[in-house]
Amino acid sequence: MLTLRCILTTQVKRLVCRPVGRISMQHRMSTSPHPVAAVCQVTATPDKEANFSACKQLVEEAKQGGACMVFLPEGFDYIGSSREETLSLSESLAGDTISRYSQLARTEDVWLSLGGFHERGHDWENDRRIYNCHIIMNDKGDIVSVYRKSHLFDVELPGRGVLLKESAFTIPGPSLLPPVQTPVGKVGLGICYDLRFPELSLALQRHGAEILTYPSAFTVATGAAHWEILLRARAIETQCFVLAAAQVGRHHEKRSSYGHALAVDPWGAVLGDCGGESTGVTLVEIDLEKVRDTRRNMPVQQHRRDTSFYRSLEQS
Ligand SMILES: O=C(O)CNC(=O)[C@H](CS)NC(=O)CCC(=O)C(=O)O
Repeated sequence: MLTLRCILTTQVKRLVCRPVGRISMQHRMSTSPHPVAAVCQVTATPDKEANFSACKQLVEEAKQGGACMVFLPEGFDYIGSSREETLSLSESLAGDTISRYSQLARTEDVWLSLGGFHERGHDWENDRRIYNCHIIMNDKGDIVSVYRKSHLFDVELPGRGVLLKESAFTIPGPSLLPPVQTPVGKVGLGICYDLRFPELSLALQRHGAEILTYPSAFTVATGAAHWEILLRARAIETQCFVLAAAQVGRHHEKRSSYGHALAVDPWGAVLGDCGGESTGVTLVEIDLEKVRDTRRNMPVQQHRRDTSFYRSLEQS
């Protein structure tokens, strides 16, 4: 079931050595080895214990492959089979699930991106609502940032098997968060459906993001049509790396996910893809020189006009 992709150092090096813009071979060869990020793909079910074991195994394998930061997808804790189950399995950040991940981060000495944790909301006792939150944890097991998903997936696509109403159980997050300094670079936080809103990625880029992250559980229909295109577009527009851990396969009788956990470089090239079949992890070197070179060679952020320019149609 479990496959580990791109684990060989030579393979990682080969991926990194794809030509990016005008970076010369000579320049690339003179740089020192770069930190490695692990982008994971899992099939969560309503069984929290089994999900934790599967994720733990991926984190351990990623560490053995040289990763210093591991990215898990939305719903890494569980994917419920009904609204009621999704709500009743939720916990607070002080609960068992996050403590176990904190211990795992410490033991394995890695940073974690824990996307799409089902967190009980501030007024849980009264309203039984949760946040869909993305936690960044350091290698000491401390929580360094908690972003709460701001765009909720309320979508029905007749004939395509998609009917989800996230707002029926989730509170939209109140704000974006400043990108977080991690061992792989400055990480900007999004979650899944947030990927469709370029305003969010541009705001994170303007505030210093070098890497954008979209832990996801994309539906099969929307994934096949949009997933890779959107991720590559966000990478190209912002000239950031984009790391998107993903859910894959059948979670329960009513729900499946598209997979293809992806790592994209600032030129839009796909560095790693976990495929659409099975769980696993893709390891990629993060060479931040690629961010600097891409932005220097094509300074789109400097060419961007001020906000009032893009509003000029509103006044006419
Ligand atoms: O439900 C949970 O437990 C975890 N949350 C999710 O899976 C969320 C909300 S239903 N899924 C998406 O945002 C899919 C987006 C998507 O597929 C698209 O934008 O096309």
